[in-house]
Parts: sequence; structure tokens; C-alpha cells
Amino acid sequence: MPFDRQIANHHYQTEPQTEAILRTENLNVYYGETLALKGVNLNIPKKQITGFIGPSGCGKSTLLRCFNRLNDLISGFRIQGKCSYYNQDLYDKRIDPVEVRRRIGMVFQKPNPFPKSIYDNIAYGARVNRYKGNLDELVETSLRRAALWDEVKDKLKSNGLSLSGGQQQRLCIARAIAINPEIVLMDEPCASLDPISTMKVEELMQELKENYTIVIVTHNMQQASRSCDYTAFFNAQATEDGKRFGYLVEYDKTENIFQNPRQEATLEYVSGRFG
Ligand SMILES: Nc1ncnc2c1ncn2[C@@H]1O[C@H](COP(=O)(O)OP(=O)(O)OP(=O)(O)O)[C@@H](O)[C@H]1O
Repeated sequence: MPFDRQIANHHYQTEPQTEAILRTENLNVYYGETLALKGVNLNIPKKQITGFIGPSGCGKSTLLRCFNRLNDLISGFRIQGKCSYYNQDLYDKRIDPVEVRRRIGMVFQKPNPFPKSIYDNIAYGARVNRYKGNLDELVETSLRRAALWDEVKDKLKSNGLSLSGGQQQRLCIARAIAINPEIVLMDEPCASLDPISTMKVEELMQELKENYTIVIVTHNMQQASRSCDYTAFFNAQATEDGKRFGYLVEYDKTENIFQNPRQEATLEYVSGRFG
């Protein structure tokens, strides 16, 4: 099927049965004159784990960053189409990006704790937001939710950077949830972790989805098939002038993407034949 028809009709998507919390409609993303993502239509279900997979450069991180306005900081970035949270246009002029990032938190590929104590890493956002509750309780609850409390409860004054990589990443997840977001975006959160730490983060994601919506970019096919309820497969298409743009190929329940995809390209990618 010609590429444009693939984009024009959306036969390759199974709409999630649960309420959508994030939605894109005909979303194009540009960096300067370069089109990075074309025509993305996606509904991200609430309190589920949605994975973005696809070869390098197909725009997975770009799309993830659109959801908490993190691309705003990049000069030349602009979008066409719509990107919304519930039914609120995230790019409406009246929307405060700081408030967006409070509700939609982010965990990055490389753990990036502040060079502060474990306690202060968690308390930081609350203090900035003039949190009125009990800080000790917030720190404990957040660390418990991130499955880190037992490992750090006796050394809350130690520097966050003194923890192992896997612990640092769980600290970053605890820091993200301490400001009580509704959504946690994760950009390859296990890319720099060993298999045991990776497993802990995956287990943690399953616990977190009771309270939060999670969207994760991953290059690890096993991780996507184990952890995600829904999976979106993106690919890149070359243009005549030698540039490439990303587009959504197929979006479905994870088991369908991995066991019974409707697109040949998806099958090739998930079975490791390209990408
Ligand atoms: N800050 C930026 N300025 C200009 N172009 C960018 C910027 N960030 C990303 N791009 C371009 O946008 C396209 C998509 O990149 P993006 O990082 O979103 O892809 P990705 O699928 O997440 O890749 P990877 O799997 O390698 O992380 C690429 O062509 C990339 O070069």
C-alpha cells in the first residue's frame, strides 16, 4: 500500500478500550525546516503502560517530549495538528508549560539525580511547589512507591549520586512521582541499567500503573512485550531530498504487535529482521 494511504486511513490501530489521557491528532513535528514526525494519530490510555518502539531516529523521543512540552526548549521546534491531555490542547497559548510538566513527569535514559541528599532529591519539587503536607511522609511514600525505601531508609542524608545506577534510576522515578503527576514519561529508562536493575524497574512499572499512566520509549523488544499493555511501532521514511521523517506504522495491544502484527514492517522489526 502506498505510504500516504497508510497515513490517510488508520486501519492499523486498535483503539484502547480505556479512557484516553493523551491524544495526538494529525501531529506533525518540525525542527526548523526538517519534518521529524508526520501525521501521528494516537490515543494513550489512562493507567496503562504504552510503549513506543522503532528504529533509531523515527521520532519516539520527539513524540514523548511533545507530551510534556520539553521540546519547547529547542529552537526551531514547532508542531502542526493537535496534542492534548484529556481534551485540553497542550499547546494552547493559555497553558503553562511548567504546570504541564508537573502533571506529566519524565524519567530519562541516564539517571540524573541532583547532587543532593536522597531526601532532598525527593523533597526538592515539593519545596519548590510550597508543599504544605508532611515532607518526611512524602519522602517515605515516594521512595516506597519507587521500591527503594528499604534500601535507603537508613541513609537518607547520603548523596543521591552515591547510589548504584539502578538505585539512582529508582530515585529519579521516586522524584518524578513525588510531585504527584498523573503521567510518567520514560525515555529508555533501563538503557544504562544491568538486567537485575532493569527487572526491578519493570516490576515497579507494573505497580505504578495502578496510580499512574506510563509511556515508555524502549529499544528492548523483550521489555516492550513484557511490560507494555499497548505498543506503537514507528518507522522512518526517506524523502526525495535525502531527509527522513518518522511516522506511526501500527498501534495495537502489545500481544498483537508481537504475535500477530498487521504490517509486514512491524513483523520484521519485532522479529529482529531490521532496525
Ligand atoms: N534537538 C533537535 N534538533 C534537531 N533535530 C532533532 C533534535 N532532536 C531530534 N532531532 C531529529 O528528529 C528526528 C527524530 O529523533 P528522535 O530522537 O526523536 O528519534 P528516536 O526514535 O527517539 O531515536 P533514538 O531511538 O535513536 O533515540 C531525528 O532525525 C533527529 O535527528
